[in-house]
Amino acid sequence: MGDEFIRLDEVEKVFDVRRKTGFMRRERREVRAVDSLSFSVRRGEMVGYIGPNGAGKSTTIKMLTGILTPSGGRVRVAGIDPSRERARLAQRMGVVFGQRTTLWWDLPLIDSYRLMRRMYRIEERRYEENLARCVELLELGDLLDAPVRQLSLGQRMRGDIAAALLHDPEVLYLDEPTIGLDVVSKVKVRGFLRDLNAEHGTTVLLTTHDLTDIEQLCRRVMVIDHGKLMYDGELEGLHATGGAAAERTLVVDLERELPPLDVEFARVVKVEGARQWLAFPAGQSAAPLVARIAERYPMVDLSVREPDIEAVIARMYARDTSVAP
Ligand SMILES: Nc1ncnc2c1ncn2[C@@H]1O[C@H](COP(=O)(O)OP(=O)(O)OP(=O)(O)O)[C@@H](O)[C@H]1O
Repeated sequence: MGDEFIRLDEVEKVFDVRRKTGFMRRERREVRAVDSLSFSVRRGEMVGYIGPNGAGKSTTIKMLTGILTPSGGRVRVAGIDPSRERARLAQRMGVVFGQRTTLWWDLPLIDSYRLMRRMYRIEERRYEENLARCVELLELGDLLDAPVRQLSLGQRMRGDIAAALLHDPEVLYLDEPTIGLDVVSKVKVRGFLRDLNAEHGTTVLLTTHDLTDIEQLCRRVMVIDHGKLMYDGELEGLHATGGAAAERTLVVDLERELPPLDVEFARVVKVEGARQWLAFPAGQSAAPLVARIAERYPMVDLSVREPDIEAVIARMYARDTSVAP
């Protein structure tokens, strides 16, 4: 399935952190954000890169883009050392940080794109073609003349993704591209990324806290925790490794406050007024459970919550290192 495009060998990143601990006193501490990290990604792959907060995901992406220099080990993207040849690599990669925008806040969206065209020296025809494709598929037509600060989060995110793609990058790094988006925007963004990968063979590394992003986009997932690679394989395998014990949650709204519900194969984990949260095994269908509750209790509404990545990983990690009961 194509050749190796990204390669990390025994990569480390250590931050020196100084903290004020009192008057004239400072403590010096090392934070090992990335620790002996090795993996490779083939051209055209779409890989999920997940892990709990502070696991080292953003640090990895910053090393891949050349923003940060590794403290040890070797990083190569398209055979290039990112921290040494950042400008050369910039032509071949696109980056989207969900929590930050690369667009000019006060300018109309289209002006940001024109500026990018000059920055990346994109040839006119290619720029026009790429812009037209992004405008159509990301539905940006009505937004081009609006200043970025007036856009909703979902609109801005679509604008940011387009900005990252105007120069036809071979690799796209996405750091939380669906964070804070409503369901409709998430669906649009995911659909666009899926097509981009399928039609253009763009290599994608996707960091997210939303397991659905991974489920719908990536066959392969890598899990990082405490800077180390904990898992590299198919998503199903991740569920089997850490998620077998994972639970889904049924959130039930009752007509009135009641004592914790007594239902087979589920246990109440939280009660708040007339709302109760019931945990049940992730591998089990929610339908019989819902039927049983509806039969016996005055239920007015319900929703099912998937185990989030944090929970799946926490369980996996607990299993690997578990000495607890
Ligand atoms: N510039 C920095 N200086 C000092 N410590 C840092 C710096 N950047 C990151 N860290 C630390 O390195 C560790 C990894 O951080 P990183 O941002 O890579 O995690 P993450 O997996 O992206 O987390 P999140 O999901 O919260 O974004 C954390 O302990 C963080 O506090």
